[in-house]
Amino acid sequence: MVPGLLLVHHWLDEDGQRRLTADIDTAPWSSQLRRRVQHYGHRYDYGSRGVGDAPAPPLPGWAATLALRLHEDGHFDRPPDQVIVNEYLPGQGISAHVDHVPSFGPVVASVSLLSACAMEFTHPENKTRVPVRLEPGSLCVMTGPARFTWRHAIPARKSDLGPDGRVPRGRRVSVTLRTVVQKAAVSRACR
Ligand SMILES: O=C(O)CCC(=O)C(=O)O
Ligand SMILES: [Fe+2]
Repeated sequence: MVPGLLLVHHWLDEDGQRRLTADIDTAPWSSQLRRRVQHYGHRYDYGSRGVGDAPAPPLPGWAATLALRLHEDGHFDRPPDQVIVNEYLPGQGISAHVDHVPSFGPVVASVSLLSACAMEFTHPENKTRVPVRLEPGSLCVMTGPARFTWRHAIPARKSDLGPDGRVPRGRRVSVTLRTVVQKAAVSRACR
């Protein structure tokens, strides 16, 4: 068990998954990173590791709808205002990390689409490793230790261990919603 990790199966039904995937696939993708990525709201800059000062453009309708539902469901105390979409082809993953603490708030929520994968949580000190299977339509919410202490990763491989043996991965798309920590709040907290 990873404290602060909540997994909600079937958070989006099949029709909701289909519509969300279509909205995402009709938007232009950035190809500057190894995986294809889309950013909405504040753009996270991987070079300076921050979100910059420019005002954020509003979220597109589909992302605002997800953000509102997450707020109304009680996962966020205000609707999240930053969204990152990641695409993983079979064999691709994301290395172990904690989402940038100075930039993003205490809740990170991801919706999985199209294909399941195993996300791996690792405790940085005792190295406990917890694999968590993310099915299409599921919602993964990280708060507390799951958000701030444990690392999460998706191992770069072409199949995962499922309930009945190894399951080949297909194309997976995830939508991650976060709140941006306002600069003024960061500098007050650091004083
Ligand atoms: O693809 C996912 O489910 C997780 C993505 C992630 O960890 C991130 O963008 O920080
Ligand atoms: Fe992350």
